[in-house]
Amino acid sequence: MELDKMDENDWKYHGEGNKSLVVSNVQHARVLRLLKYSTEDAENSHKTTEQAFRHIQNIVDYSQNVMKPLLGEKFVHNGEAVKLPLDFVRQLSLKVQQERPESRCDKVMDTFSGCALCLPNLTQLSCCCSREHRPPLCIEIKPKCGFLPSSRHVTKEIKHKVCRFCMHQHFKLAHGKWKRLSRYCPLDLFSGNKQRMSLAIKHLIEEPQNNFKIFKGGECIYSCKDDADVLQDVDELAQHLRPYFLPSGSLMNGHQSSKVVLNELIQVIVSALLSSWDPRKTHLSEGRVRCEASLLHRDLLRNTNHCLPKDCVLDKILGTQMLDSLDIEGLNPLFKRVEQHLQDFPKERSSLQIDGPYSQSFLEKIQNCPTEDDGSIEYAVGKVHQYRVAMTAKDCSIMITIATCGEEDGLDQSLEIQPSKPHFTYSVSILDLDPKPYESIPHQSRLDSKIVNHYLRSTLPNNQELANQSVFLGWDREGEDCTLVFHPV
Ligand SMILES: O=P(O)(O)O[C@@H]1[C@@H](OP(=O)(O)O)[C@H](OP(=O)(O)O)[C@H](O)[C@H](OP(=O)(O)O)[C@H]1OP(=O)(O)O
Ligand SMILES: Nc1ncnc2c1ncn2[C@@H]1O[C@H](COP(=O)(O)OP(=O)(O)OP(=O)(O)O)[C@@H](O)[C@H]1O
Repeated sequence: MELDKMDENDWKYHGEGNKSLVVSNVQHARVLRLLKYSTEDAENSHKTTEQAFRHIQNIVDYSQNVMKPLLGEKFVHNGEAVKLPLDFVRQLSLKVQQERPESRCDKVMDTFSGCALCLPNLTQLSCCCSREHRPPLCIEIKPKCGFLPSSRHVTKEIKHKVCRFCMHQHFKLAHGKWKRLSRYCPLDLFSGNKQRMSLAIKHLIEEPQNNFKIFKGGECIYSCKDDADVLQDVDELAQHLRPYFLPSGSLMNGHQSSKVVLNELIQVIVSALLSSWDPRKTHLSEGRVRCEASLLHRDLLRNTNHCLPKDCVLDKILGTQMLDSLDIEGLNPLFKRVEQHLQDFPKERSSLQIDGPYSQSFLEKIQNCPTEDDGSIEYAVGKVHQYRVAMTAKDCSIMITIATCGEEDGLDQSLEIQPSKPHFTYSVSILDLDPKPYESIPHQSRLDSKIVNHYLRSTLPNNQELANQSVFLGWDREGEDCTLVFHPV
């Protein structure tokens, strides 16, 4: 990328989240991730170029020195901080504005600093071997927190029974963030049990919210529409997927073929999520695997093994999420201990690495934190750092990029779904690995109480609410059968 020859016409809108807006290059498999500011305080939150560059370099360091060792070299692409010509950034901002979903327009792209993060475009495969020239497919999943806290500091029993995602759904619905409850439960996805995982993915397809997207040839073809009233068109999705999963001469009718194609997609996703070179397994302890809000048939929960192949992407993410061993309720007093210490010894903020730098010694503070509270500031800081790293892992996304390839291509990572079906080569990556601010911990504590209290108030007197929710896409009832059933609408 020649920074002095940047032309906005070589870039197009790709997507955005709460904190950044991403544009992709039309020719090369590269993206630029630009920071966003809230429109309310855009005036005040301008950073100088040097501050913004430092901020982005911090993200790179955190990905490289902290998240990569924890999540695995092969899954993490830390990217590079770049300084772009301001004129290019301003033109780009004007160009992408009309593509942006309204729901994200409460923030504006940073057009002042000229700084961005340059990353590989993970929706495309770097080694594209497809002889049939089918564009790669990419599935993005934001899995969220995959375990129930077992910390003795938890004061509300419900937190040991219902997972944060499922409780949060009710809060989001009540506050108008989404119009329908998602039936996705992260504990099903992280269970390691193929049936439960398939159901979790079906639920993501059914109601993707901000947890599921599909790209074809780098273009987003399936995601939550901005108009939350609109149901996702799974038949249209199946049309896109048909050439990948059904032989070209297949005589199956539309309805049947949609069902087959989506089931094949789900199997590919499950295989990619569980793929590992390590034959050992990580057994999940009983307490962590069942969420009472998940509608899975009890037999399915009872009669299954709960283990993830060691070092598969889900195992790495779950292990990192579980660095939050005390829960926000147990962490809060330690956060206060750190706050008090910083008031008494403000100069120690830097040696305790409260705001970074995210170096090897930051990772060591996480890895060498004492297991028992010895009353020290080191313990408190170690736990706060661990909690922040766990938060990153609870908010990251997985990208699975797959392309078809002939058997003769002999790739080392090829997924065999069924011998008669084409082989897929795939890559799995983890993205959105930004450090979560130290200052956000009190907010986390308040949000946790609000979510739990709302859940208790709104659902417990009438637990039928979830069970009676309309099954608008007509998936089969869980537990009885894992195949998709489409009812005509
Ligand atoms: O707190 P949560 O669990 O709602 O997560 C936030 C996400 O909401 P979600 O529930 O996934 O829809 C939220 O996602 P959306 O903006 O809702 O798409 C962000 O990812 C936010 O992270 P950050 O503050 O931008 O770094 C996330 O905040 P953090 O808690 O990770 O800081
Ligand atoms: N390296 C990449 N390659 C391809 N697409 C990417 C890449 N990085 C981000 N994206 C796309 O851009 C979207 C927004 O990026 P990202 O999740 O990093 O934003 P964010 O603002 O940090 O999100 P959040 O709301 O979780 O804070 C992603 O959901 C993904 O679709």
